Parts: sequence; C-alpha cells; structure tokens
Amino acid sequence: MSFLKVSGTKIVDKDGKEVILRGAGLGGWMNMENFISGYPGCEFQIRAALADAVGSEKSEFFFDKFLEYFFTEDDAIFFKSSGLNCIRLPFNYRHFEDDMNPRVLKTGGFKHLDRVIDLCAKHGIYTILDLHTAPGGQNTDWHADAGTHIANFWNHKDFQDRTLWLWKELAEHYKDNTWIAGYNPLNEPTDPYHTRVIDFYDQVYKVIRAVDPDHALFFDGNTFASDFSYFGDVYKKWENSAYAIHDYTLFGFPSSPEQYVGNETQQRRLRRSYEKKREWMDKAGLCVWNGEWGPVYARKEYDGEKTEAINEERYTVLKDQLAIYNKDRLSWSIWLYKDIGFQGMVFVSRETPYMTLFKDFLAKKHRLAIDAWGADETHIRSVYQPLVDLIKQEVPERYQAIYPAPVWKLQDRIGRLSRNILLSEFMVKEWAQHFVGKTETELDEIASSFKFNNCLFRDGLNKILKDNASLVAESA
Ligand SMILES: O[C@@H]1[C@@H](O)[C@H](O[C@@H]2CO[C@@H](O[C@@H]3CO[C@@H](O)[C@H](O)[C@H]3O)[C@H](O)[C@H]2O)OC[C@H]1O
Repeated sequence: MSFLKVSGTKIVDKDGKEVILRGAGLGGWMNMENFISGYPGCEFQIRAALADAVGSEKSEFFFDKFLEYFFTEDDAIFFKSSGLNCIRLPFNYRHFEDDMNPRVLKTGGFKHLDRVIDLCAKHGIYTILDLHTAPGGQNTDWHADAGTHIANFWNHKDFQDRTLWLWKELAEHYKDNTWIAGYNPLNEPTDPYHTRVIDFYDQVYKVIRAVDPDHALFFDGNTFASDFSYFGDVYKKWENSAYAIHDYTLFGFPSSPEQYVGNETQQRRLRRSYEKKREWMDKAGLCVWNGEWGPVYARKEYDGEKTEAINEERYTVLKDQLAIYNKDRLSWSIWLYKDIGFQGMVFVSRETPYMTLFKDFLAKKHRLAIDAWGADETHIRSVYQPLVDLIKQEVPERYQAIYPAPVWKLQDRIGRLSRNILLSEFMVKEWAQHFVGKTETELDEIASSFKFNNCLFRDGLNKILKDNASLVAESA
C-alpha cells in the first residue's frame, strides 16, 4: 500500500491509476454540531454546561461513550457496502489542545481518531483529516465552535501559530499512514481580506511538508470553500495539493427560490454555480475535490404531509448534482453520514433514549429556528423584522453588506446573531438539565442511541448513492 498522490487534475495511486474518492463527512462526531446532534449553540458551550450540571467525571464519560458509539465497525461495513471509498473526518482542535494549556498535546485526542481511521482502513476506506474548528474560529459560523460571528483566527497571529503547531503534531503522528488520503488543513475559512488565508496556507504547507512529504493536501477556498479568486499563482509553490469547493445549492434547501423540477434552466444554474467555484482550478489545470455538498430533508414531525414530495424534489437535485460530478470524474464527500434526521445517510431513531429525552426540547428548537443550517424561519420572521427594518432605515445602504456578504444577506446575519448565537445561548443550560440525576448506566444508554443498530436509513439517499456507485463502476 502506498500513498495516494495528486497528479495534475487527478488523484492517482502508486501506478498512476486514477482513484476517484466518493464518500461522506463524519460531521457531528469529533466536531459536534447543533443540528446534527440536537443541542443548542456550540460544542464548547454544551460541554461546559454538562460538566456544570452533572460534574466533569460523568460529563466526560458521556462524551467518550458518544464518540465511541457514533462510529463503530458496523458503520464502516455499511459505508463500504454503499459503494463509497472515503470518509472525511472533521475534528475540533480542542480534542488535542486546551486553550488554558496551549501547545501541550492532549494525546487522548488520538484515541477515537486513530480507532476510526484504522476501522476504515480495515474495510478499505480512505480517510481525509479535516480541521473543522481552529483556535479563535476560522469562520463566522457555529461549526467553527467559537461562539461568535467574528472569525478571530484571522486577527490573532497566535491562533494561527497554534494551528501550525497542531498540524505539525498531527502530521508527525500520521505521516506513515497510507490509508489517510490527505489532510484538509482548514474547513471553510472566511478571511474578509482574502489574502491572510493564502499566507496561512503557505505556512501550513511548509510545516506539514517538513515532517510529512507524502500526504496530499486539500485546501478549501475562502468564503466557505467557494472563492479562489485571490489565489493567483500560489499553487506553483504547493506540490501534491488539491483544492476543495463546497458545492451547496439553494435548490436543496427550504430557502430555495423555486420548486426544483430539473428543467433546463435549473440544471444550467446548478452547473454554473458549481463551475464558478472551480474556475480558478480549471484555468490552472488543478485537481478539484468537492468536500461538502448535498440537500437537507423534510421531516414528518415538522413538515407533515408535504414530507415525501419535498424529499423527492431534493433527491432530484441530488441526482442532477451527481450527474454533473460524474461527467467531470470529480472526487466528492457528501455532507453527511450520520445525524438526528435532517441530512444524514443514517439517523438516530426517534424511539431511542436520546430522542425520547429530548423530544420536546427539539420541537422547541425547531419552533424557534435556532439552528441556522437549512432553517425555515418564515413563521418567526416577524419577530426579527423590526431589527432588519431598523438597520435598513438607519444604516446607509452602502454599509449594510458586511462580509461574508453577499453569501450572508442582512437577514442571514441577523438570524445568525439573534437566534443561532444569542437565543441558543439561553437554551444551553436547559439542554444540560436533561441529564441531571442520570446514572452512568443511563448515560451510557443515552449515548448508545447513536449506535449504528439504533439508527434508521435514509433509503432514498442511500439508493441514489449506491446506484451511482454501480453506474460509475460500469463506466470506469
Ligand atoms: O460543518 C458544516 C459546514 O462546513 C457547512 O458550512 C456552511 C456551508 O455553506 C455556507 O453557505 C453556503 C455558501 O455558498 C452559497 O453558494 C450556498 O448557497 C450557501 O449554502 C454556510 O454559511 C456554511 O455555514 O454547513 C453545514 C455544517 O454542518
């Protein structure tokens, strides 16, 4: 077994044979996220709140069990049987470094990461290591686990230096592992100046290469992996590197401007928005990896009778995206492998202890639209409209678009700050309170809700992925 390499526009094995990586992201695991696992706000907040509520011993026990059950050998077997060959593994820097004890490696961080990498390898699945959360927050959203919309990673050299230190440690640890297809040094940067991200990549490239000359690097574009327009000819300095877009389309979300029927105009729009993201790579003849994409799905408990029709529409979007990717022989990683029922290939059954315990709380979260991802907030829009109106009235139009505009419209910014950050913050203790008085056995049962055999399958999605795997195998 030898390392995969980037050669021109392709990923190849040791014989120069093309390998197309098709897989999914293990979001919500070593970087937990609100809509994936059902808590409010950010991971660092719920971890602190749980420790406050039940003590640090029980809290650590619960999270360790959660990490263990979230991905086991059954998951690897199912994943492989879906015709997929690569898992993107997002992780939070906090597993490896404590903010109060910087630059001291927490070796316990490797416990589950090593375990899952080895399990995947055993079943012939490559992995890509994705630093989803860096000190200070490398982007403006909840999944950077910073608790704020200011991506302070770009404002403090020390946050960047700590991340360089961490990548050196990780590269040392994994440099000989040929089942790791590569490193994805930073998920979805949002650098308002567009240049600091390139400087950082250049530094991280050097730090990793000094200890690990072999693994491929996958660099996300700026502004949530969508924009390479400032990258110029920097690629000439970086060998064995691919470039990652995240190809989400509005058509796959409740905020879609129209019903998606896959007509010619809609397909053209789908392709155009994808091509725009990869323009720079195509001009320079570089390798593209689509590190995240995929629709979200309707749920019976919230969307009622419309559920099936909505999901059929989303599957049409999914198939049309796959057709585009197949034509380009694109490597991709769909978002998401497992969650509590919004986007994952598999999801925790509503009958489990976790979902029963949080039934009412989850309904409240949905009613208040506090998770930003795929939220339909039309029913509570009037509450926030006065704030939108006030800003529109008092702030000159030319100052209303703050980066990451235009990706974030004024309405989105207000939603992120007022619901996803502020309102969520008020619900953190309430989430933790659900665990008070539970014994270790009960905590174990709650965590085991995330085990593969306690999950249901999103059959429509899995069938499309499996059929696609057979299709591409035939035409290979
Ligand atoms: O952890 C993931 C996270 O990586 C992912 O981030 C979001 C990606 O999409 C961003 O918005 C898109 C920007 O480009 C436009 O063309 C698309 O229409 C938008 O969807 C969004 O701001 C990021 O938060 O999201 C899911 C998380 O679980």
